[in-house]
Amino acid sequence: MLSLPFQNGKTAAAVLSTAASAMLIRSIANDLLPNEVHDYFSSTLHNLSRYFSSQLTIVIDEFQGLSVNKLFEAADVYLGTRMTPSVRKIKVVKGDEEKKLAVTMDRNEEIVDVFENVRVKWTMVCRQGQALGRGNTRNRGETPRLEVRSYHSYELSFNKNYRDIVLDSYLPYILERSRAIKEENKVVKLHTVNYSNWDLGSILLDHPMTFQTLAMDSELKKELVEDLDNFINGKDYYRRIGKAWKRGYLLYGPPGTGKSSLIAAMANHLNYDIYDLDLTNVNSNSDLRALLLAMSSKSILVIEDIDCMIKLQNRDSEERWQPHKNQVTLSGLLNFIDGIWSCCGDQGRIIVFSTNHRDRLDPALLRPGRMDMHIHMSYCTISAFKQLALNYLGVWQHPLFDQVEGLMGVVKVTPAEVAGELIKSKDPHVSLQGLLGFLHSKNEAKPQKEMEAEDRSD
Ligand SMILES: Nc1ncnc2c1ncn2[C@@H]1O[C@H](COP(=O)(O)OP(=O)(O)OP(=O)(O)O)[C@@H](O)[C@H]1O
Ligand SMILES: [Mg+2]
Repeated sequence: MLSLPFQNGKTAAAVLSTAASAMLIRSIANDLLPNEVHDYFSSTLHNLSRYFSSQLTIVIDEFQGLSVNKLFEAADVYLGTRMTPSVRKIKVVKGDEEKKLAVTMDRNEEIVDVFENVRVKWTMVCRQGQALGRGNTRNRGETPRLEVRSYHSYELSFNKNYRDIVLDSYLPYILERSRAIKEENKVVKLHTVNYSNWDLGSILLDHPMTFQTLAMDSELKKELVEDLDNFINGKDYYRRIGKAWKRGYLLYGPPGTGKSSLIAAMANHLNYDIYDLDLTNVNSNSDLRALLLAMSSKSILVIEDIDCMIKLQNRDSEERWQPHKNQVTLSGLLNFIDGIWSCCGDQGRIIVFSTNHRDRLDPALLRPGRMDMHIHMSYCTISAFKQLALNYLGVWQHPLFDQVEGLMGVVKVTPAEVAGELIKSKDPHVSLQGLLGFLHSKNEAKPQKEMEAEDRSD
């Protein structure tokens, strides 16, 4: 038995657990021993060090064959939120699809994470290896070739005893967390349809309207937000009761009362994309089916101004979507959409119809149960006015409010009109005087008929 001298008198076996010492022993053995003895010595040493090591390392490669390893992707997203001060180099990227910057660790950096009291260490490494060329696969028709290229891997090390916790709980937790992080970071898109080739074009929806700034009856707003929250959290509920996971909202009210603004607030609240469908351009079942199937999973299908789109001549054939222009009932359309959506059970779908004239709609659509919630966007109320004054002027109260409220009781004015006046000056007094002038002139211009009707009702 060979005992190698160490500074503090320990033998080689006593320091096997540290990798640095093992390397030192190997280099001394290299110099002192004949080849065979050296080989024997180093393989025994290697086995011993493996035997004594309490660590297990999981390697998570960037690619699996030609596809991206989902676990690698998830780790990338998750670790971006776990950066510690010990990390010296990070990478930052910003994609079109994300709201925030995405942070990832650079190669050879380490992050220590703790999960259910288990301490794990993540290291990002860069390797070279033979792999199928991914670049080629994008050009259809070319066969992928084996090529040498570098790729990234995460190495996840931890105490062997915790193997089950890491594999069964920690890694699934990372997959789930990364999904949630991506969801929060997703930008809302507005999709429009190019009807000539049925391409779904999309632009980022950068509409600033939120439920905080939307002026509408506060009770109704609260009820709607709760309804939306219940809906998005209701996947299991819908499954249990055997209903397709979908919800329909009918928004009605005069022009300028905030119907389109409300749709933007809904999309921003839910982080759902909007698909804006112009029914006058849809000519066949298969067109509509293709569009519905191409919609991304978390999305709102919007059909605005439905009363203008469809002439209600064909009430008999309510049960089917009729592809002949202007011969369709809305509830027939709804049935058609329901049929297609009912096979996509794990995706929450929302449909919103808007109209200026609820009274002109197909009565079948207005029956209970067809659209889940009917939302009336009304002329400006006092509470809506106060919300607008807060948005535009930053004031909750003002001496001129009483006069505004008095006039609003007798003049029908839309939130859009009020907003149009309030935006004219940042000075609350000037702005409110302007609004009062506007309300007075509107009152004076009231049509005779309307005044007579008011007199009769008094
Ligand atoms: N309830 C509201 N809260 C805040 N702003 C509003 C509201 N209603 C209207 N506005 C303002 O007026 C503008 C026009 O409103 P919007 O397009 O949402 O009305 P609409 O009901 O969809 O009208 P239309 O029936 O003509 O489509 C909005 O961009 C917004 O600035
Ligand atoms: Mg609108």
